[in-house]
Amino acid sequence: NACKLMAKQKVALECLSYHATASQDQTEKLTQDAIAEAESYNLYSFTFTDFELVDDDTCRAVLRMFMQCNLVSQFQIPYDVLCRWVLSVRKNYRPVKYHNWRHALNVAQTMFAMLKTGKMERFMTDLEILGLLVACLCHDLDHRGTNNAFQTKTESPLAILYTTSTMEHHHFDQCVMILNSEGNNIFQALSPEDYRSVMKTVESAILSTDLAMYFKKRNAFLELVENGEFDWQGEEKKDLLCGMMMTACDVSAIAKPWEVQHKVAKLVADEFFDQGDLEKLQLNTQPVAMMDRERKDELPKMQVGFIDVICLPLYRVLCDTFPWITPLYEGTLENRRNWQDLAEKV
Ligand SMILES: CCCOc1ccc(S(=O)(=O)N2CCN(C)CC2)cc1-c1nc(CC)cc(=O)[nH]1
Ligand SMILES: [Zn+2]
Repeated sequence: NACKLMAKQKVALECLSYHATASQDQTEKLTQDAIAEAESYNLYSFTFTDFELVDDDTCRAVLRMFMQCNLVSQFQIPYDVLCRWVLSVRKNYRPVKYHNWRHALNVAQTMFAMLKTGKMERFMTDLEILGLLVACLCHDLDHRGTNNAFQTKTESPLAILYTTSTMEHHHFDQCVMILNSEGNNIFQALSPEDYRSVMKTVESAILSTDLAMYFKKRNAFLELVENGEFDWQGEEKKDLLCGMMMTACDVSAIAKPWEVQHKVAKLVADEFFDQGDLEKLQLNTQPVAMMDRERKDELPKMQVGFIDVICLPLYRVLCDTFPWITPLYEGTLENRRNWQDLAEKV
């Protein structure tokens, strides 16, 4: 309707107001760069952290992951197009405290480690691997540091455009916008059939990062595992598995060594508290506990809840079928002990 059209134009105008894709000289520089081997970035490890990487390293690490998965040659991605695309994706993340480019990189690296070290690549076609890595890197594009509920409460243009999974639809939109920008289409050499297929994988994977979708689909996935599902072929089963893998990657900071988890949790909390401040000021409403900085002493208890309700059940069921990703389960269990100790101290 007219209202949606106006909202779409408003969002599109915002995006046109600045140049959405990478500059030519940045692209040329990255195209010339030597790319260190995967081990030097610790890419195969579930304890990877981006803290010591400078910004240009993060782009080189992404190029290394694509090359290790043989995607550049397999799908004839022109190298300069891949470089421009990575830089454009990075440019379309905002400098918010948590849902920024570094989060996207960490999610993509966990996916890379699950596929390689976790041996899950054997259940995926090369096209699905391409789609999953692209989805991880794009899954929070243009995040404003506020959640779906906030879009709805403030009647933001995005909430008018998408009433469910508001931010996740916008993230996918941004992903498509970048692919459709001059010199950024890493899928340009794909057949029409492969293009349609990989875009479906990307869309489904990005939409599955809405935790509301995870709760909706987790039982169906559990049933498949309990019935001893083993080949995961077929669109519906594959969709379910990819969706669970996306959530597993999205929350994987919870499984990192304690000094990493502790620092990341502070970034998450700071972003949540900023939204809480906005709600108090802009909406004159009381934010939920996790967004209320007056209740920050409840944070350890909330992290234990997050681990028990969302993270452990997911990693447990994934490890049942894919035992090589057990480090994610064990890392989360260790952090539960650490958060529980802090919760008892207060
Ligand atoms: C660290 C600051 C507090 O962080 C949290 C507090 C509560 C819960 S919750 O599981 O109870 N739950 C989630 C679903 N909401 C709808 C209701 C509240 C989760 C987090 C949390 N989320 C993420 C993902 C962004 C990462 C992270 O480390 N912690
Ligand atoms: Zn995310």
